[in-house]
Amino acid sequence: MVLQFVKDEGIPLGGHHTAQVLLGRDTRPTGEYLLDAALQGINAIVGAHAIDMGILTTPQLHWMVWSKNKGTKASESDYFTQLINSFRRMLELLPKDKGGYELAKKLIVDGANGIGGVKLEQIKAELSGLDIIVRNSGKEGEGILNHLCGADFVQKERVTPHGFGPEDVGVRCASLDGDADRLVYFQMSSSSDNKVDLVDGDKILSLFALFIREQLDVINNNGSQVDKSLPARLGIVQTAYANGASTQFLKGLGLEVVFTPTGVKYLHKKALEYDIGIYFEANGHGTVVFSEDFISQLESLSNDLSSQAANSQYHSAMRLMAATQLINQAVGDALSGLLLVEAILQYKRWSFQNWCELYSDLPSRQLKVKVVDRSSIVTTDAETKVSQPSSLQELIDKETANYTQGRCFVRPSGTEDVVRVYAEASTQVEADSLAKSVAHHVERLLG
Ligand SMILES: CC(=O)N[C@H]1[C@@H](OP(=O)(O)O)O[C@H](CO)[C@@H](O)[C@@H]1O
Repeated sequence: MVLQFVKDEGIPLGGHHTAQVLLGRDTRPTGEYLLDAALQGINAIVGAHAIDMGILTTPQLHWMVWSKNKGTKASESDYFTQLINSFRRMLELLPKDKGGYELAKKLIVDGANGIGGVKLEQIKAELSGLDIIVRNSGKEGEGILNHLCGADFVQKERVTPHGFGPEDVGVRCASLDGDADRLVYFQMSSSSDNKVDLVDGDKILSLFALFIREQLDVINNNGSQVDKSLPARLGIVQTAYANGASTQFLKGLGLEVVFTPTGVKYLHKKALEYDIGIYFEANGHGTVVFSEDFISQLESLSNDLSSQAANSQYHSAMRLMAATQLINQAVGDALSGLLLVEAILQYKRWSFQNWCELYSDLPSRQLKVKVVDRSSIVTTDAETKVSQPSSLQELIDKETANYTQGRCFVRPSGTEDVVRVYAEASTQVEADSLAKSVAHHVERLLG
């Protein structure tokens, strides 16, 4: 495994090398002990030097490593400065003449009692144009990490997290997960129950894709005063868990949509193959990556156009530039993702409801099945088909054919000792029934 990693990353072996290893930890008491063990272990390796970067969100640490490797500033205050400044820049670039809906400034954020809420509290006063209230903020005694709160809870249960109630009906809300690498949005539409309208990773991806495509279209099809263009291969990367309605929506826009196996390491790698790669898992983990070549073309285009500041191409180029600064290109980051969402909603003059109604999710159901050996299931085609045991795929196909808009796949989880079953169909009853009958086949064959 180590040798493969060395090969994949092009790390030269032999000779004398030095390496800095950046370490971060979360708020749990075990963090201190684990940090100490890691420091001792790393510093025992000749040439390796461990640096404790403090209590951080996971994406902050990724950003620091990414920045160090690029030779740019990499401290926590540099991270905050970049977020705050690029968000301000996005707002300065809002079209002045659009009229219509004005996005409410109030945004309530569920911090999942983790580190994301703590960090958001630190910078919220500097985020112009937003009035952020953090709940489940991670303060001592407020609650347990991810318990009845957080992005995973809200996405799976589709109900309000702990600490939200009828007084929040109609207010735009966001939910981070404990280490702030996942983001979903939600809104309560009625005070009679705690159900929410959910915007998951697929819809965040769709919003980002629409925004980026719009800027590219302005730059490239301007019919224009200035004959400049920015050729860009834009790729959308999803997994089999992406709701079928989102894929259809994105393909309907003429976008190139590709699939990888579950896990952001696969999505991120695929996205890097494009000039602009946008990837998200439905659970809210994702980001946008831009190739170095694209960024340098964008920079030179912006410079060429800078003498014509009233030009719409110039504004679109500057917006794209600000977005490359705002989004964390190292990894999915709930804080930077949230600020990009907020800037784009303001740009489009969309309410939460407008965004939510972009398309309607197909009803879906996920089930877990305990089997003797989950590795006996082998999948292919980005985990959408079972290759072994082959009889299982035949059974899945047969069941799926009985349902309108039916889609179903099974795969062994990479993080739990279970087989996951996912089913989609035109009604919830049908999705439940498809998932249940396929789960039954899995149990019978492998249980
Ligand atoms: C269906 C689902 O949500 N799967 C999750 C889960 O992976 P599994 O391999 O399905 O256990 O954990 C991964 C790591 O957090 C996350 O990337 C992925 O999306």
